[in-house]
Amino acid sequence: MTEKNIQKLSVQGVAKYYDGLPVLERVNLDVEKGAFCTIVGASGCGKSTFLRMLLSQERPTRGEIFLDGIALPEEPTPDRGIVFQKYSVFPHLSVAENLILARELEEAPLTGKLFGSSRRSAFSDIGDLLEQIGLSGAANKYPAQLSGGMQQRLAIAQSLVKRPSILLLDEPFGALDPGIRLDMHELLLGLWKDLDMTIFMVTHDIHEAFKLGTRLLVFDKIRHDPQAPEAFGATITYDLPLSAPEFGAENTSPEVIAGTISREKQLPLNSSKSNLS
Ligand SMILES: Nc1ncnc2c1ncn2[C@@H]1O[C@H](COP(=O)(O)OP(=O)(O)OP(=O)(O)O)[C@@H](O)[C@H]1O
Repeated sequence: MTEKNIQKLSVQGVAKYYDGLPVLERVNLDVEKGAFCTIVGASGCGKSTFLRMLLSQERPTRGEIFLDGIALPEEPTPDRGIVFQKYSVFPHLSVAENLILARELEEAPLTGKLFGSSRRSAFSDIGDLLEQIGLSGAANKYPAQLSGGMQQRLAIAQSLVKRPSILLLDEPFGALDPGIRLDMHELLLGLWKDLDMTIFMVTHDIHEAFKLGTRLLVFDKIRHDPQAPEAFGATITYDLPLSAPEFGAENTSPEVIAGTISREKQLPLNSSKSNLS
């Protein structure tokens, strides 16, 4: 086994407070390279905050997160990509231009633009990615000319330009129609296998979580004070290996898990985020 294969993400005793109030507390987790962790939990319980800490966009208030035994850097680095629910692409740039932008900013920090052979080389280098993501026929189109699904494909492609080993997805398909979602599931599973990534994906759709994940993480509060609902943070209350069929399947169906989450705001089985709020 090579060193790359044993890459592990370790979350140790992490808590996150905002304005003195806990959002997350006592979060402990070890994830092997190549896992596909789906994350569910009631609205506002800290799932996005958890992803932002994995990205180093936020620092834990307490505890530490390690990758291969080394504390995560204080800033986001190219080995971790992220995709949000809302398309994060630049509307004034074509698909191909969106995808070479990071390289342009890196190689030409003053102008933010490559010219001549450097530009041609940058376009040529994203050819495979465009193919993989199913956008090679749309390289010269602008985001406004793309469907929602294609815009989200572009957002995913953007997150993959730097070939991250960890991909963070925050409700990436929440705004898409059910049929398009199914296409995106196929796309994502293919990319996960081909690119050998570890994935953390927040979803409000419990069936999506069960379908895609090799491991399901449920965030919820274990301590409640009815007089002070904000007194305690959420933690990981269930950590289920989904790819191990012998693991008490009758106790771990989507219905059972949805029923366990948050007494105030149950996770709907056929969900979209708007159902939760
Ligand atoms: N930068 C911030 N400053 C202050 N409070 C914040 C900040 N970011 C998040 N919060 C608060 O932390 C809590 C958790 O937010 P977060 O977005 O992580 O929850 P979530 O589980 O992802 O919610 P949702 O499912 O609705 O997207 C919320 O109460 C939110 O208002």
